[in-house]
Amino acid sequence: GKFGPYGGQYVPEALMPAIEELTDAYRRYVLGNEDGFMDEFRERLADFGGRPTPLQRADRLSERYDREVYLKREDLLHGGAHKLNNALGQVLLAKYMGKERIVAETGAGQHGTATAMAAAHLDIPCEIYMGERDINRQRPNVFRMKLNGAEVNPVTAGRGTLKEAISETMRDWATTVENTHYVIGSIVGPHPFPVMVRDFQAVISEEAREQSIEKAGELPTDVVACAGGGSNTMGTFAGFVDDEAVALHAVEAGGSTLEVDEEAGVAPNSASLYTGEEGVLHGARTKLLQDSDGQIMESHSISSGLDYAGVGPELAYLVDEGRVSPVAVDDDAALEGFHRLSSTEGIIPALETAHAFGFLEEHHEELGDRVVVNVSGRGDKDLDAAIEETDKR
Ligand SMILES: Cc1ncc(COP(=O)(O)O)c(/C=N/[C@H](C(=O)O)[C@@H](O)C(C)C)c1O
Repeated sequence: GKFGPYGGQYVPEALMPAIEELTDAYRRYVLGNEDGFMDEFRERLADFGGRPTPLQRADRLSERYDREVYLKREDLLHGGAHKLNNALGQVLLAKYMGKERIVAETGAGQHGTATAMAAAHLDIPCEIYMGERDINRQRPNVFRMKLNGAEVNPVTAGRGTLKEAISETMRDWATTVENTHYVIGSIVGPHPFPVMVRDFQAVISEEAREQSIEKAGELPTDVVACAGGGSNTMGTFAGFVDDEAVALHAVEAGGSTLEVDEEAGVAPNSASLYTGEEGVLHGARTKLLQDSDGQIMESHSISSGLDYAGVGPELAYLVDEGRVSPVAVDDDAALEGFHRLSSTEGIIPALETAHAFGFLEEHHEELGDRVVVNVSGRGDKDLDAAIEETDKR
């Protein structure tokens, strides 16, 4: 469970039995396909989720940037984001482990919605922890979680965002490990969560690799994905990591600026890979936004899904190794990317996804002839925020 100095299992003793049980189940069912687990996972992802998602040529953006731009359409996955790949895998695994209850955290509400959908589909009770602040800025998703039969527990501690929601969910899990599985939303947390979530999301790049060879006749020169915790990022990169010729770009939230105000303990961005320091959060050693005393700083982003002070240990490692290049795109550029994809390609992206299109606008000259961009989610959940933010500017 180590990626160089990153990863590990920095959890309280009370959680170790659950972590060991999960590591055993991961090895048997995900790596070993025991009882045909992975076959059932893939069949349900196809029939319930609607996989495979298209790799679609973006004609307007290809013209604008004078190179082939392909969109991996995870926004077309059932629920409107890549989150279902991981949520379905983990809820199915919980069933194979004989668990009777599901808990999960969410920030943007996409992961919470995907978990609620998967729990309804597989008939298992589900409770979602969500920060008060995020409940207020992602209302449509809160309604969807309840419609899918999940209970939504508001988290009022701290700033009421993702960080507190994850801590609250881990506290619940520590006392309910016997009958409960914690469906974590990204490639974060103690081993085996980061590798398991990456393995469930890797279907994105397995398909994109094949589709790129089919449509473009060869591998892409560049693969681009936004990065919050890093699950859609590593899912889009996993199948290309061994192809050294394929450049991998992780686009983080540059927020309002990259300048950090140490005094206030507030980072006006969520660029953990770009400006973070090594530290431990939510059970894993990784790169974090922290002040000089090592206190985790409050992050910021126009998008809830990227508003997280940490990042997956695997991504931190690949950045240190020089295999993944981290880029920060600020709120303004993300908002422009949101409007550009909507008006030129007829696809309204999630504000998280929009950061990847802000990157393309600013850096396309540095890229090669064939660029694959992951459209991690659709923007229905963000319409109010996008309109408000646009009116402000
Ligand atoms: C449409 C969309 N795109 C990208 C992300 C970033 O999460 P990663 O893919 O795990 O980096 C997200 C993250 N959403 C999570 C959520 O909905 O709860 C997020 O807030 C946390 C789990 C990180 C998202 O919704």
